[in-house]
Amino acid sequence: MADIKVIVAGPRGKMGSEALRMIEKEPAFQLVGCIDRIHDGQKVAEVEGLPKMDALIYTSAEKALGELEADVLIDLTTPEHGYKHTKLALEHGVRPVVGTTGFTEVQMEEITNLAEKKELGVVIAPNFAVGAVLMMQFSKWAAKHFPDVEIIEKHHDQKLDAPSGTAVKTAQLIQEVRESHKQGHTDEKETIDGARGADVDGMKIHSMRLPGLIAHQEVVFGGLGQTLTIKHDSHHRESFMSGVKLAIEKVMELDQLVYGLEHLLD
Ligand SMILES: NC(=O)C1=CN([C@@H]2O[C@H](COP(=O)(O)OP(=O)(O)OC[C@H]3O[C@@H](n4cnc5c(N)ncnc54)[C@H](OP(=O)(O)O)[C@@H]3O)[C@@H](O)[C@H]2O)C=CC1
Ligand SMILES: O=C(O)C1=N[C@H](C(=O)O)C[C@H](O)C1
Repeated sequence: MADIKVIVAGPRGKMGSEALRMIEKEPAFQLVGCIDRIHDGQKVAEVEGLPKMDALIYTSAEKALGELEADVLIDLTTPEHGYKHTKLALEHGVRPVVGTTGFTEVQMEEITNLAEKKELGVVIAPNFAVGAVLMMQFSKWAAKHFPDVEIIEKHHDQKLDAPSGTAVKTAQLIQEVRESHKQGHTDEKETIDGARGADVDGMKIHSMRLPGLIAHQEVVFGGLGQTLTIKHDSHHRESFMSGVKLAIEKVMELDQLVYGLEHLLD
């Protein structure tokens, strides 16, 4: 199989730098360029802390996508820039693999329509860790039997979006099997705003941000005389890389948007 030519947006980031290390080790992938906010025209190898790779850095996403011959753009930046990069990539015939979280429903719909128009694959995966994907699937199953559920997600304190993309996706999967209903006491009142968390159809999401954390989620179900907790922890960002690798391979076979890694796993 010919090499898959990859551009990484966000190469100095916690996830982007981990993705570069994965690409460096993977013989079927070739890094052809990076999109960053700084270091225009420098080689990746010249940036402290990044792997010794020759690909050039561009600060203009338009220029990178216009000049480079690429198959896939991996975006690991911010919600605002990830959305712009994803649309630009599709306009240039490059398939996006998006780990960036925090897109709005309207943005998701726009990207879905653009991918369909261009007949190009896009993978948007709020969580690339296989364990987290299983946690979400198990939660959907459990919600059929335990409709009262609260999601507690815990992340490092540099995270921009809340709730996490994983918590949003978990709630969406649960919504598919759970009748919308208010949880807790009917007369419940918050004496401090936000005490009961965010509300999705009566289901609550609580977001914790602390130094020392990486990415963790508990989905707690309550029933008569029992609770069930489904929990996943990413202790290192290596946990996401087998999913990123799978998404790069599979996006080449797709001609539309896929939202969630579960659609790519056997
Ligand atoms: N799907 C998944 O499995 C996972 C998804 N994520 C998501 O991935 C995203 C990145 O997370 P993380 O690596 O922790 O964040 P970081 O803040 O560590 O990295 C983001 C990087 O993007 C860079 N950046 C910002 N704007 C631009 C731009 N316009 N062009 C190019 N690069 C830009 C930042 O540069 P600078 O620092 O100079 O601003 C930074 O280096 C988040 O949305 C997060 O939620 C995270 C983990 C797993
Ligand atoms: O920002 C992070 O770190 C993570 N973001 C993703 C999310 O929002 O769910 C995935 C993982 O939880 C790590």
